[in-house]
Amino acid sequence: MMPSPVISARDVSLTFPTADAPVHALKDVSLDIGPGDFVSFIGPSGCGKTTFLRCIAGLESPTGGTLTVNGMTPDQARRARAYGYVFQAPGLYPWRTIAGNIALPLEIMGFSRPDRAERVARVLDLVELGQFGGKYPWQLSGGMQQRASIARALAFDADILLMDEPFGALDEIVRDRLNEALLALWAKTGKTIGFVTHSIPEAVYLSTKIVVMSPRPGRITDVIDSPLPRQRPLEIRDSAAFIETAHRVREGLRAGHSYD
Ligand SMILES: Nc1ncnc2c1ncn2[C@@H]1O[C@H](COP(=O)(O)OP(=O)(O)OP(=O)(O)O)[C@@H](O)[C@H]1O
Repeated sequence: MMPSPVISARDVSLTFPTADAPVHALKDVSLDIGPGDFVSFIGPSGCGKTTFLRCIAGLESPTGGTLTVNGMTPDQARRARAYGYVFQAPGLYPWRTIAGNIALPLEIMGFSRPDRAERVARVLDLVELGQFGGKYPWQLSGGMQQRASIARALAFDADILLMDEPFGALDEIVRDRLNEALLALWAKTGKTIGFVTHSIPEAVYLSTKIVVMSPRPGRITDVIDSPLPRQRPLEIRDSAAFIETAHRVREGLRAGHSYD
């Protein structure tokens, strides 16, 4: 029997009312995400990737269809702290150390001081920043800052990690390293990950499932279950299975007339 999905969307639609014409950001999006899946959402700007992630997070409300997260409404799941959220920009406070930034949500949630210290140390180790807790954000490279923001999202042990183009602003070499590190972290923690990206190689390298979307209105044009094993050295990108999967993603994007 298939395990019950962690995230389940049925015919989810979202129309934003605007001053001129309504914007149909999502239309009839149906998708199941299982425990431990790594799901990437790929598509051109404006196809509703961020909107869908925000719906899962309970930060945006669908205008049609149903969406459950851990069997709850997204709003209930948000209040139960079902997920950590990583934004495109690290968003670290410059006047707080890295450890202080990671501890901030824990302080707000009322974790005790010793519990906070233990959690901060553990997640700093997970993202290999163990030596940098006492530094300030501006003393770290962009890639390190983004790792710190991932640590912050992991600190309260949610089973779901939602990531909105977390590596989009980084150069390719740093991005490669962070992709490898993210896969290692995913293997170690078994989290369910929803990941927005514009990059075909990134989506194929990271995901167990790739969701290809098209714009106006945002729809799913293809869902690809990755043929790649879970263990993925960077060299896997030269394999036939990788290249074939990347080709299928590209075809899916074309079918949505995304880049034509
Ligand atoms: N609050 C809002 N009010 C009106 N329109 C919105 C709102 N938020 C998003 N949109 C529109 O909904 C559509 C989907 O936006 P969304 O940000 O989800 O796309 P995206 O695929 O994540 O794009 P990008 O890759 O550029 O981040 C876009 O046309 C956007 O302009």
